[in-house]
Parts: sequence; C-alpha cells; structure tokens
Amino acid sequence: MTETPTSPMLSRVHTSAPDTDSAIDRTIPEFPAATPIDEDNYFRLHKPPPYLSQISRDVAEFINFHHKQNRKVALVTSGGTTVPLENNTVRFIDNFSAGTRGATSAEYFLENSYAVIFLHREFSLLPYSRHYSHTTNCFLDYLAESPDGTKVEVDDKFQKKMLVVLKKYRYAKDQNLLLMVPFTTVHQYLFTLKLIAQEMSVIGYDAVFFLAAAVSDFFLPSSRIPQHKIQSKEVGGKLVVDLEPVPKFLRRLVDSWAPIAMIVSFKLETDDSILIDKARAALKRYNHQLVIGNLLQTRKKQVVFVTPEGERWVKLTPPQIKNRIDIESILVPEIISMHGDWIQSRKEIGL
Ligand SMILES: CC(C)(COP(=O)(O)O)[C@@H](O)C(=O)NCCC(=O)N[C@@H](CSSC[C@H](N)C(=O)O)C(=O)O
Repeated sequence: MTETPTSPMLSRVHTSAPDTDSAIDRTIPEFPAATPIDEDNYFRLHKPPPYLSQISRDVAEFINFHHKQNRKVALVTSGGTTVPLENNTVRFIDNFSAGTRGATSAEYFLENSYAVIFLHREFSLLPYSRHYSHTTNCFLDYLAESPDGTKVEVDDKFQKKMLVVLKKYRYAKDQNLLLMVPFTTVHQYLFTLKLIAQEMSVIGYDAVFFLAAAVSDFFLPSSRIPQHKIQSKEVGGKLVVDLEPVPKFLRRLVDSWAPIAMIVSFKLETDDSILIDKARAALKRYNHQLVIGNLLQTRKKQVVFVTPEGERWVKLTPPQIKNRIDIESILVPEIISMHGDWIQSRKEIGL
C-alpha cells in the first residue's frame, strides 16, 4: 500500500504579497513591442516566482503518488489573474472570476475518482469551503450557541448538508486527492501552469486540463514596472498604461507542455452574438479537444460545448435552477466521458 505522503492540502506558499525584489530591472531589454511576444521569450526574460521550487516538489510528489495508483489527474485552474502596475503593488488590473466554476468542478472531478491539482487565485472560492465561504454566506450564520451558552454548535437546520460536505472534504484530504496551488499575478500563473503541465507529462493521456481561470490578455513587462506606488504628480495627474499582450500560452500547452493530455479551455464573452465564433476560433487556433463557451451573465445556467464536430448547449432546466443544481454536476461528467474517449483514441494510435 503506497504510504500517503504528508504533502499539505493547503499550499505552503503564499502569492498575494508582491515579489518586490524583481524591481525595475533595467538590464532586461524592452519587450519588442512591434513583434508578437514569443512565449519562450516571456519565460526567458522574466524571473520565475521565488517559491516555484517548493511547488515543484509538492506537485511531483502528488503526481507520482497518484501515477503509482493509475489514477487520472485533473488540473483545474480557477479564479482571475492580476496584472500589477507597481512592484510594491497598490494598483493592479484584475480579471473577473469568483472561482465558482473551478471550485465546483474540482468537487465533481473528485467525486468521479480523479485526483485534482487546484491551481487557483489565492483567497478565491475553494472546493467544499465554497459552500460556507464568507463571500457568499457568512459561516457564523451556520453556527448556534449550545443550550447552556458555553459551546458553539452547527445550527440544526444545516447539520445534514454540512455533514455531507464535511465527509467529502475529509475524504479528499485524508486520501491526498486534492493539492492546492495558489497564484495571484498572471506571471505567477503562467510559470506555475508551465511547471505543472511539464510535471504532469508523466501521466500522459490520463491527465485532463480544465482551464477555468480568467487569464489576463495584457501585462506590464518587468522592464517597465515601477518599484513604488505611482505618484500622480509624477505622471502629470494622468495614468497612461502601456501593456503588452500576454503570450498565447494555450498554444504552448497544446504543442509542447502537455501534448497528449486532454485540454479543455473556456471562452468567456459578454456578447452572445460572438460567443460560438470566438470559441470555434480558439479551438481552431490551438487545436485542443474542447472549448466551453460561456457568457458572464448566464455562466451558472448554461454553457456551450464546442468541439471539432460542432457545438452543443448544456442548459439547466427551470426546475434544476429552482433546486440550485450546479451546472458543473452535468458538464464535468460529460468531460470525463469525453476524456475516456480521448484515452481510447490515444491507445488506438499506440501512444
Ligand atoms: C471565469 C468563468 C466565467 C467562471 O466564473 P466564476 O465561476 O465566477 O469563477 C469561467 O467559466 C471562464 O470562462 N473562464 C475562462 C475565462 C478566460 O479568461 N478565458 C480566455 C481563454 S483562457 S486564457 C488563454 C489566453 N488568452 C490565450 O489565448 O492563450 C478567453 O476567453 O480568452
């Protein structure tokens, strides 16, 4: 029986404090503004986050533990990436995401016997605790005083549901099925995603990438980011921000970091008239297996699966909406079924 390692469920690293020693480094050449940023250029011209070796050890231990048990592994990314405007970050550009899609989907992968690496925006919603997170319902509202007023208890009306969630949480933790890896900035996200993808290559087609994180499309290169809080008088009272496009990392993920894993990306739009075309364009551009299109306004009720064969809507029915069914309880099993087909197709071509 493989000994369950002691790698922590909650990460030992923290990402929301700025890494201020990558201050204005004038030795870094200006990004070639005119030409498209080369993905390798990005990783070559930027220093990796200082904690990356710690994450590498945790991820390698986690993957080896599950590989020995022939368990499938899902990398679920969740939450929005930030683009700091100062190294001692006071201002930053954020991408919207509460983390619900990722945290909820991670639970359904776990319930379907996958191990999950949860690459998430630090302090965004997490699997299991999302049900009681302070950002939706204050956890104190689930508690009550004991009759003699000396102890805290879970309010009777929440006991049944909370017990179900607690058992699932405890099982995932005790069986080392969930590894939490945080990010805050797009820089941290890209370096960590690349690292995990390369570590996951050992499990090949038994890996699925579920890219629900809301990733910045533009960033401020290290060579141009000021060390301290921008003073309005220094900029004549006006802040003009000159951002560079973020490398199209999805292409690198499909072509080189995880060439035989199944890759699912999300396309987020707010205009329904362009959603399917944009999702199709992403699938054609990156040549991965599935793009799930969703509109910000209706993302909890409907999504559209876009594959090379065509598109298919997944919509909650009114009774399902009324009963607060998670759309992820439908879309994750569908992805798992597609992953089974994917594995079969890889085996048939001798991979
Ligand atoms: C963020 C939401 C909407 C979930 O919301 P919460 O439940 O509140 O967390 C998620 O479903 C989603 O669409 N995530 C993906 C959003 C996103 O940024 N998608 C990118 C594609 S992945 S980023 C890829 C990069 N731009 C590239 O082209 O390489 C896009 O639409 O362009």
